[in-house]
Amino acid sequence: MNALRTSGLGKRYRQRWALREATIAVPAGARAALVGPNGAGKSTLLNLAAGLLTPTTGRAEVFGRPLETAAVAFVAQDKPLYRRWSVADLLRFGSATNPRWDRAAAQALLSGHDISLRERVDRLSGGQRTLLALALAVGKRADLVVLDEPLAELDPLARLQVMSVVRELEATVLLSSHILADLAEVCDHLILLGAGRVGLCGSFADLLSSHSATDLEDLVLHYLRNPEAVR
Ligand SMILES: Nc1ncnc2c1ncn2[C@@H]1O[C@H](COP(=O)(O)OP(=O)(O)OP(=O)(O)O)[C@@H](O)[C@H]1O
Repeated sequence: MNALRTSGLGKRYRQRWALREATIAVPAGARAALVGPNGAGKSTLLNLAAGLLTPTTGRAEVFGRPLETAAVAFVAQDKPLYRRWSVADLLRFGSATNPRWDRAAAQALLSGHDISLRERVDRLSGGQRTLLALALAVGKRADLVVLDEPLAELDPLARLQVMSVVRELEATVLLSSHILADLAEVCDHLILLGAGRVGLCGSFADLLSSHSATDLEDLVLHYLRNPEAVR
């Protein structure tokens, strides 16, 4: 079963395509790393997968269902949570708006990282805000968690904490980052974008063996240096 399946997915802004003909499949339970140079279309793909952008072409399905009916959580690059609210306000909002809300699971993640329910969101550190966004995804019982560069700008300890939570999530994960070493630790699948097109898509194991690459960095750098040679 595929958690995320897109076919011919594309997004155009005026005359310019940010993403073209993206056909990908992410199996249920996978942790997929989304990689590519600046401007390759990663955020566009993540926003489309989370249902936050309307595609110009094609479509995306989560567990065979249209995005509108799927349980997808999005952890945005700038984590624009309601900054003036307290953590407890956000949990209450979740339970008021979602009948499937799992308050205990969300609260367990927060208390495991010493995040007080009384704290205001704008007083949390970047790492704590990312953990809060992940707690909300857990509370939502999301089937697919989409994270746009969640590790950027985090100090080493916060990065380790976020990576360990992402590794333990029960949902399927789609995560973008430029830090290949982190992705190699957390993920088992790769989607590589170049100039708005999907260059590679598959499990690390299959891609490494079919391209005779030693590790993720070797594979990705080889592609980025010579995109035409790698398919
Ligand atoms: N709202 C928008 N209006 C116009 N062009 C846009 C818009 N959003 C993205 N683009 C363009 O689409 C292309 C892909 O952008 P996107 O943000 O998806 O890339 P990215 O791979 O996430 O980049 P980065 O690694 O720098 O975050 C870029 O050329 C960008 O300028």
